[in-house]
Amino acid sequence: MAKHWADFQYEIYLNGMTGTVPRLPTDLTRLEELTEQRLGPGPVGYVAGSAGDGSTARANRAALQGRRIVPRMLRDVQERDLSAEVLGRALPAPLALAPIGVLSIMHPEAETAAARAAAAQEVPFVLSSASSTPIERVAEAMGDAERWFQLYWAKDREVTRSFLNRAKASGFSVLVVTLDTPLLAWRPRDLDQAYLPFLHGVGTANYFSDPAFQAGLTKPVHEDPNAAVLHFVGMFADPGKTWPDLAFLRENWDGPIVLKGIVHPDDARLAVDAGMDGVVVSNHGGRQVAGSIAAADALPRVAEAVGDRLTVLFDSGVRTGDDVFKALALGARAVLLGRPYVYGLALDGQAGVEHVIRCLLAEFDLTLALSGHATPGSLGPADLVEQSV
Ligand SMILES: Cc1cc2nc3c(=O)[nH]c(=O)nc-3n(C[C@H](O)[C@H](O)[C@H](O)COP(=O)(O)O)c2cc1C
Ligand SMILES: CCCCCCC(=O)C(=O)O
Repeated sequence: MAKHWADFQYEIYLNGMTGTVPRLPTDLTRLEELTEQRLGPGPVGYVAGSAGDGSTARANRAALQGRRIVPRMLRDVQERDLSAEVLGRALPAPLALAPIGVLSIMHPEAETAAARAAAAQEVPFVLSSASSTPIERVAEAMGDAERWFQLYWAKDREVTRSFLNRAKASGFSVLVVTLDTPLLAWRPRDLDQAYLPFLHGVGTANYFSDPAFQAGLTKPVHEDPNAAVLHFVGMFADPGKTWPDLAFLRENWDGPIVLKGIVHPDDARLAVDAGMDGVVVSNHGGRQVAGSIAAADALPRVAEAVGDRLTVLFDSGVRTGDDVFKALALGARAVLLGRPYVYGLALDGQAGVEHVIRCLLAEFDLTLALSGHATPGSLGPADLVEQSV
């Protein structure tokens, strides 16, 4: 299975014989700066920005960088296999693309391009409720490739039920329920520019195309778009929800359900009690709680609390192959990649997203091999030490 990524390593090195350089950098941490130069301040601020003074996003990176790999030698890493079983699915690598809303502000082909890239690289695509492309069109673009649906759990039950039915009918197999965004956080880069695409009906495609949503409007969306936007704002999320409400989702979704935004071990235990299948240890890339615990610091505590009872996924701060290695060693089964793929999309559409996935996994494969591992399954806490950066 690792052959795919090893082929890419050869290809990219052998390009040196003809002096062909890649269209985008292979150090994915450089993509944010390039995107800043390419796109307007509104969209870039929205994607790169975080809550408060940005300290949570910085802490996410510091927590990963502060853990250092301790490589082992002479362990036969000639044949490697990156595949992982995640939530009953056999994945070629322990990676999925995180749900990211409103991708049309980054590229005109938006979610369709990102979803095609994920399908081409055999990585699950997690479609956001707040996408700029409706569920059905994204599904059409993906053939029978693995796709998961991220739910923003609306106040209106019928809208939620309708989203779940549409996602099921369109072949989305895993439900990712984001719990850390019952309200939008204090995000100074957006506030200072008065930039929020949803207020202009961008990123609302699933809502505006939904029969249950439309039933709550007095006029069709095209006749009174501002009323539709205000209806969306009023029902997008529900800060009044509590743990017993999860029963409604369990009743209305047959496949695995994963709770995204879990950083406390007790919340992970509550997820077990509620009959959930997994959690994503995530602080939303530092976009919600300013001053929050770094996601990588939360990960080992959550993993230890749930053991084998839940599948633990991870996001927030993953930028490099060694970050993937570290997240798995800290207890994650797989990672979700966020901002880097969005920058790839902004810079080169579908090809840019594919470049990002290939670089990340090629680098992960090399990190694994050079550290003495042939499979992700053999990683554990003993492969890391903590060291301040
Ligand atoms: C521009 C942007 C939009 C996002 N939209 C969503 C969303 O619609 N649903 C969701 O669950 N998470 C959303 N997230 C959070 C990501 O799923 C993920 O948790 C985060 O990007 C991880 O942090 P990182 O990108 O710094 O690695 C968004 C993140 C960004 C940067
Ligand atoms: C009012 C709609 C907010 C959508 C939030 C999308 C997201 O998760 C993020 O920006 O982060």
